[in-house]
Amino acid sequence: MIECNQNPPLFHDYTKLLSQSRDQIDVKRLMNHEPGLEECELPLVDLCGLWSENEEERASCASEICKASSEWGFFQIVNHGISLELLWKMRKEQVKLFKAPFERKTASGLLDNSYRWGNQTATCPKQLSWCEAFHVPLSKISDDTCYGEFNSLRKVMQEYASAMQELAKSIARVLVANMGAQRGVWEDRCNASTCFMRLNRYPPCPVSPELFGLVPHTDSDFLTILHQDEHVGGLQLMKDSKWVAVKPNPDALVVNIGDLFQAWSNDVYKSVEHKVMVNQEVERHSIAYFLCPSYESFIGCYDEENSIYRRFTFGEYRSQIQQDVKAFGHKVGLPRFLVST
Ligand SMILES: C=C1C[C@]23C[C@@]1(O)CC[C@H]2[C@@]12CC[C@H](O)[C@@](C)(C(=O)O1)[C@H]2[C@@H]3C(=O)O
Ligand SMILES: O=C(O)CCC(=O)C(=O)O
Ligand SMILES: [Fe+2]
Repeated sequence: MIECNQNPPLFHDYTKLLSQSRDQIDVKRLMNHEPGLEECELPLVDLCGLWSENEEERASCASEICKASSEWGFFQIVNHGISLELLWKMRKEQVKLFKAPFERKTASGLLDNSYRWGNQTATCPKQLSWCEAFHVPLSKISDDTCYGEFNSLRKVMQEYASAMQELAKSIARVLVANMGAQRGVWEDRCNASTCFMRLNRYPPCPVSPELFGLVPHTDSDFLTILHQDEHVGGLQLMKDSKWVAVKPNPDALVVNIGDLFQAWSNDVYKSVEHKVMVNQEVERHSIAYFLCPSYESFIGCYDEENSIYRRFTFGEYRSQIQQDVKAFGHKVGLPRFLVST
């Protein structure tokens, strides 16, 4: 059983919420819990092709990226250029950070006060996330005051963010070029200070195996690069209207398309719903790098005249999400911005 002083708000609040609602609802149905859940291997893209001198190899790799982005919204990449040493160093720092006492994580400005425990706005089990996270704006990571006693985190965090920035932009360039759009105009919108990094920890969950580690959602960015736990699975995504479990691949990073690329590409690339299920015995860690533009950036569409979404800024999009989460307990996302509504 989880110690209350180890995970204070969740254990108490979630157990209460769950016991109150068990009598009234069918929890299994709410959680989309499927006993015969399929495990899938995501399309695997070897990025060697992207860095190749050979034009045909580059074109073939680009085509795999674009195909996966429109058919799955998800793919995994190997030979991505991020050293195993950097991935390992970052994971080590992440584990150390989460081991800090709860009070230390919530207070005193650690990583720009970006610590979150689950979701406080949850009013029913399907809104619960059994997860703690630092959702860090990268504009703050060179700030000394962010780190306190976690001195060694600063250097690794900066190295990791800048490596991910380069990788994310290389993939974004492929997706942009494939739509016949100009690279320069778009590139200026995302830079080292407009993106976010989310350090996730999913503690073992003794309450129920049917709870979410992270509730079903789409990401609100252009694209995400995820370093998921090498061995502990839990990530699931929607494929052909069914939840499928993603098999962890220790050699690969996972890439997924976010809402902004879906809007920009007029639904050619898919921002696919995904979620994380809890594990009753073991903890799980992951790190997500979100490629985001500045809040003033208009997202628009590569084909302005035929856009199915109205023009909106990233700031507008984020604040609509926050309003919806407050009002309904969940994000509505792109449907809010359809021209026809
Ligand atoms: C309760 C919520 C917070 C969240 C939007 C949501 O409705 C569901 C998932 C959350 C998430 C997870 C991924 C990203 O970190 C995030 C920014 C997003 O787009 O969806 C967060 C949202 C948030 O923290 O505001
Ligand atoms: O932990 C994972 O595997 C997924 C995390 C995620 O979806 C997110 O942080 O947006
Ligand atoms: Fe996500």
